[in-house]
Amino acid sequence: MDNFSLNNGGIGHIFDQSLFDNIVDDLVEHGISVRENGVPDFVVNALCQGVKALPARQFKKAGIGRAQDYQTKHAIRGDSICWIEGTSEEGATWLAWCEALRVHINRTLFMGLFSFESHYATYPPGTFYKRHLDAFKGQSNRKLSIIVYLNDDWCSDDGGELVIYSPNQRLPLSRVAPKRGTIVTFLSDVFPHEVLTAKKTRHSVAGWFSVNTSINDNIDPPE
Ligand SMILES: O=C(O)CCC(=O)C(=O)O
Ligand SMILES: [Fe+2]
Repeated sequence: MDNFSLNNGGIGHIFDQSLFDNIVDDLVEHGISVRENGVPDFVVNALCQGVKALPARQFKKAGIGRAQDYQTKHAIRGDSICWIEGTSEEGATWLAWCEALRVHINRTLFMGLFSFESHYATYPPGTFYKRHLDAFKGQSNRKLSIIVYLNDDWCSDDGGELVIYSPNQRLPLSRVAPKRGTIVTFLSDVFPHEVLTAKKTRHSVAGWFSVNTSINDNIDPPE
């Protein structure tokens, strides 16, 4: 198959298909993909510039559902987030790359991914995100989670690793340092995961591909 060429928002980059193939192969084999330098430089650079360009007031304390009060939220996750709408050139570059990945995954894995949402996340020193699932079967349309890290010179003393657990929650399957250019992709409703306490400011982008509700209803008959 040819490499993708998207002219989305005037970007006109050719996307290297081998990076997408690596992710798809990992997902088929493990349901999880962890790839260092798995994102092209022009995409990571755009995201890093995008974070720098955003005024701090655009970042809001992340919530975890409607019912919890601030204290409960803070005990679960301490990051601040800013949704990426694609209005900046940097955001548009990122969304175009994710769109090409979405199309590729649908062509190869027939996942029926329909939409994508993503945000920048900043974890100040001392913050974490306790173990959670990104989606619960039958309750959410999120199917595939994707995280890209934006941190130069991250070393083992800096903490902040992502730990992904086996579906029965007992076994840590993967421990990922949030180093610039590393991309993690996994099935949203299968793998519990957590962010360990970061010792210094940790920047990332988290995103989710979702299926369309009506398609989902048709494909998944009620149990
Ligand atoms: O930043 C990470 O490593 C994971 C973030 C996460 O799990 C989430 O935002 O749902
Ligand atoms: Fe998560």
